[in-house]
Amino acid sequence: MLHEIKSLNEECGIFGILNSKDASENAYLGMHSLQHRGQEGAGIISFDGNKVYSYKGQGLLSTVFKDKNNLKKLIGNSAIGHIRYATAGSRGLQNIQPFFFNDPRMPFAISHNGNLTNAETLRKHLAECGAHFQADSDSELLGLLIMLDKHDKFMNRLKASLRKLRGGFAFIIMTAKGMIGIADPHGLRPIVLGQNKDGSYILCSETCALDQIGAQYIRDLQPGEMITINDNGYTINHFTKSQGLTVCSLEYIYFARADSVIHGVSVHEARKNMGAAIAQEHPVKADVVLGVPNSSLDAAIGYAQASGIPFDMGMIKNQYVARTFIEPTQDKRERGVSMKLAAVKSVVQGKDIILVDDSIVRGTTSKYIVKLLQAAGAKSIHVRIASPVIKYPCFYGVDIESKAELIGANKTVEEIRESIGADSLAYLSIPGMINSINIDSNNQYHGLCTAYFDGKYPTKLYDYQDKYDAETKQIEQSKGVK
Ligand SMILES: O=P(O)(O)OC[C@H]1O[C@H](OP(=O)(O)OP(=O)(O)O)[C@H](O)[C@@H]1O
Ligand SMILES: NC(=O)CC[C@H](N)C(=O)O
Ligand SMILES: [Mg+2]
Repeated sequence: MLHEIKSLNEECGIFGILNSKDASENAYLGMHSLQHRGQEGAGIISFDGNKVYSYKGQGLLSTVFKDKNNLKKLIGNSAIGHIRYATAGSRGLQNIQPFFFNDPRMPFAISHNGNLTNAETLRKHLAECGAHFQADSDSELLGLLIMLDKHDKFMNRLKASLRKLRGGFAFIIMTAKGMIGIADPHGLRPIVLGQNKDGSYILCSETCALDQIGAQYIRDLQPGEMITINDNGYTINHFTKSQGLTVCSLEYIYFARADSVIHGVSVHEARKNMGAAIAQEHPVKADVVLGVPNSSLDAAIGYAQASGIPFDMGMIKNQYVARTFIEPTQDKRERGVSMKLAAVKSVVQGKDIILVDDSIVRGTTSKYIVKLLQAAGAKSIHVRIASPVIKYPCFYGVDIESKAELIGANKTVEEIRESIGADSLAYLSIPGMINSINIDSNNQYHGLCTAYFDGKYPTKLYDYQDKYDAETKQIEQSKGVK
């Protein structure tokens, strides 16, 4: 199987717009600014009050809609869209969203960001009930549950079905009556509501998509919420009780676009704060602070400002590297990174360097960059990671589902330092990260899912539990053997 060289994989962008005369055009623009959340496929479904129009394909949004006529054909005042990075099921066309369900009682379309932890169990149950699957991902399961539900009203069918789901999810659902935005009981995946000057309402993954089309932010969806929008405006309901906000911390660290604001916190400021916090926790004397373009530049600026050591552009990223799918050998991964990043010799030569990155997953990037900077004449390289050690997999929509691939789950910090060849290595502490993001929440999790770092999953793992336990046991045994 071919794998893509990125180490941290994004996790889908969703967008919906109601009562706009340029619905599909706005969906395209909004989705374009969510492209960083997934590059495997894209699709838009529109509705003109009478008929539904759909266009989907594999690859980037601009590739899928290369022929603009395909966008023009998506007529109507409402549209929903999806940008995919697979976490469940194959990458094939059948899994590209939105999904349409031709329920004679009320047809509807669905866009989903996240990952269901009980998908296998639900799929078995649905198969026994004779459901007709159109895909093999988890996202269609909600639609199939709604189709099988016997309640009279669509909203009751939806609520009853949502209560059967476990894991991380943000959904946008379009019906003939309007649009519905949904956040799981923990608010693991972000979703916001906004409004445009023409009165149209928008639901989307990140505020950068609202800014893109000139819409005003209204609110973030809170855990367990269901926002229903129709011609009379919007109403807020709950399909279940909130279990307390635990939005994904990696959204702030890496996934979201730096100009987005999630639950009142600017992603750029959070990243800068994390950089400043690690400068305080792990200071080191050096000549210059470098970031790894692009996602760690904010944190590197924060480090530089807090330490008083100047920031410089010691590396550049090739903007034209197409997403390369390569054989999953370490050697080829490293070559993949080498196509993306290059050193600026005049900044690096003869210098003691602080290299800030946002995260280490497998260690491929750090290892390559240390070599790159050494070859460019760096005197010493002190790696500072602006997040804690990633030791645990994610089951809520980020594509790291196994401890085996996480260097932090298998090695100590000193062993990682040795393997990447740095002069020193330090990570941000968990309290340092929580304080830097500083969500306004007083629950025990401080509003954040920090499971990657501390293994404190805010939900049961359901279908993933046995595999997780077996893997944990195996790693403990192999550490004991060492
Ligand atoms: O330890 P690793 O397995 O190499 O993974 C960690 C790297 O992956 C991410 O960057 P990525 O290359 O995915 O993309 P970016 O250009 O968006 O930072 C992240 O920002 C780290 O740099
Ligand atoms: N990254 C995501 O949110 C993916 C959504 C869904 N689980 C899929 O694989 O299509
Ligand atoms: Mg990176």
